[in-house]
Amino acid sequence: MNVETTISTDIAPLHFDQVRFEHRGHRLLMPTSVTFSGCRRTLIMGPNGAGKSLLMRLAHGLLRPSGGQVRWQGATPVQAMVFQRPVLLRRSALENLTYVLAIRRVPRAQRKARALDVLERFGLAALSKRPARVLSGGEQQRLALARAWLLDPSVLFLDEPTSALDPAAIKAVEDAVNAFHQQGTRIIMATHDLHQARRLADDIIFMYGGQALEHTPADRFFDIPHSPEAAAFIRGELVW
Ligand SMILES: Nc1ncnc2c1ncn2[C@@H]1O[C@H](COP(=O)(O)OP(=O)(O)OP(=O)(O)O)[C@@H](O)[C@H]1O
Repeated sequence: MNVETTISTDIAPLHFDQVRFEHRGHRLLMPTSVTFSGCRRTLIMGPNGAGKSLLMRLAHGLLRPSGGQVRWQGATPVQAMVFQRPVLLRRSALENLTYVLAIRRVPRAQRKARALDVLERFGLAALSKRPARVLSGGEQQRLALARAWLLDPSVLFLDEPTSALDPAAIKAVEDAVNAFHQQGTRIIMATHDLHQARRLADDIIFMYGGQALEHTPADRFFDIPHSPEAAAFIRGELVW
């Protein structure tokens, strides 16, 4: 991470102004207005099918809204996204990283050392020569995070990155998320894991039925949720 990112507190706010998303006549995201600002860890929660991924993909620019506006207030910052199932190149773990450095025009002579450095940071040094696609789920997710690290993002989106992982691998991903955050990266992460949200979140957006029902600081969300749906979700009674 460069120094600017390390001390940055001025990441452009991201505004959703009455953003909606429709597909074949079905309204999948109701008109939604939220703002992501500062260097916070915002966790998007809600049951299956609530619209968490849709919100993330609209925010990252992977989907175009059917109406309303997704708008960065200021220069669009460097962003990275980590998915539930990592999308990795059919190359070694090391080459997945040197490829990113080549795209970023890092001089060839520096690429291998930088990539190895980051593999080491993410506990993957011993696996550097292994084909990325034969790595375990947890290792692949750490490689995806290592690749994101090389992009030096101001904003990191993570879409249920731990849903298929065991507790040790979940902890490794959460440690990495906190490392990004400590370096000054805004975190926007979807999860339906309440325990994970309690561990990580500064604030929570609660989605249900394509609606963002709440956007509140995490402690308030868990103590006094506004909506009956969120209250039921916290009690473990709302499965979908
Ligand atoms: N690109 C798309 N085109 C059409 N429909 C979509 C698209 N993306 C999602 N959907 C639909 O929108 C609804 C919400 O999906 P979304 O993936 O956002 O839910 P989610 O809250 O992330 O759920 P899960 O926890 O199961 O991942 C679902 O009914 C899904 O089938």
